[in-house]
Amino acid sequence: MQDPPPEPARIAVIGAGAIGGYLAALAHWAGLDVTVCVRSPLDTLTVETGGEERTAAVRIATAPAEVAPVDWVLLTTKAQDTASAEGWLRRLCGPGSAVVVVQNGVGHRERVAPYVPEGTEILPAVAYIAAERLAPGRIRHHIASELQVPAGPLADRFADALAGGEPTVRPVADFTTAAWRKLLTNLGANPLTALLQQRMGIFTDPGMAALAGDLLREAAAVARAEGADLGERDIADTLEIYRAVPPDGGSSMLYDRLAGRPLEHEYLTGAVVRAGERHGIATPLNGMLLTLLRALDRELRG
Ligand SMILES: NC(=O)C1=CN([C@@H]2O[C@H](COP(=O)(O)OP(=O)(O)OC[C@H]3O[C@@H](n4cnc5c(N)ncnc54)[C@H](OP(=O)(O)O)[C@@H]3O)[C@@H](O)[C@H]2O)C=CC1
Ligand SMILES: CC(C)(CO)C(=O)C(=O)O
Repeated sequence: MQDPPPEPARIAVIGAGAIGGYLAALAHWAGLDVTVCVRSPLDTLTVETGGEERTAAVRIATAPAEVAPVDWVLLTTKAQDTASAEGWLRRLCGPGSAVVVVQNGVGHRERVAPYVPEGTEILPAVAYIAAERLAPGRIRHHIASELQVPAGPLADRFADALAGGEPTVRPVADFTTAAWRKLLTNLGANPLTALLQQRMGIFTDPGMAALAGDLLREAAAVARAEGADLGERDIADTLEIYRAVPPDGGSSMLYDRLAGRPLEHEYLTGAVVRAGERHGIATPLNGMLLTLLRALDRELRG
């Protein structure tokens, strides 16, 4: 007699926004047992990718009491909403559960550890994915589909669980460098698009690209002091990424501004300015943007 087929991995995605909605849909299409845990009600999840629109019939949970432990929890809220996800995290994590923190910025483990049961494995992840929430449950995927995670057995298990399809899970030996390198992509794009309320096409202006380069050069000096191995090559590569995002693509911070939601600036530009202060490295350009973003955020919070 043949063995019964293995049960699909159970995965819960906290936050059905641009990244969570996209990843939940991909996991569902790859055959995993997917629950999305939402703060605002949602009827369906539809993802537009590669010119094709598909609906993913995922299970939707609206309160922690509705869920039980799963194999994988993907935390895809904005970094400032991490604490608010504690109720979900404590219900979803049992023995053998692992939490994958898919957020921009650095310090993923430290940010999430206070809110999960002791001993829960945490896998930080940075996403090379450009996605936009058009409306609740409606996601447009613009370009790219890769998660970078620290190499090790947990990374391998996660890659296996996602069944080798999209997103690509890339284990990296030096995650400190990977996280700061990804942060570079946010330090020009997110503040400038949000403050200007314009899309990524702004970086075709040589002056704007030069300003972004100067912002990133300041940040790379801070990143090196934090142990990341970043240099001029990474700045050039980041500016190349800006040009590769379709001009009608934006940034997660721009989408927040357009929707009147609070901004993630303290975990992006703010993280650079604070680390610069710790190391005695001046960050005047990032500091100026931080002041502007704080003023904007205050207005958005009403
Ligand atoms: N968008 C992009 O292209 C990229 C984003 N990132 C990063 O990924 C992370 C997620 O960003 P993104 O998907 O754009 O953000 P979104 O704002 O689109 O999605 C975040 C979702 O989290 C939900 N949420 C917040 N708190 C809770 C909670 N306590 N319980 C349940 N759901 C909650 C929000 O709910 P509500 O609907 O109520 O707002 C929202 O749906 C960020 O760190 C971002 O910087 C990384 C790469 C690219
Ligand atoms: C790199 C970029 C700008 C891609 O969407 C991003 O990470 C974000 O929107 O936060």
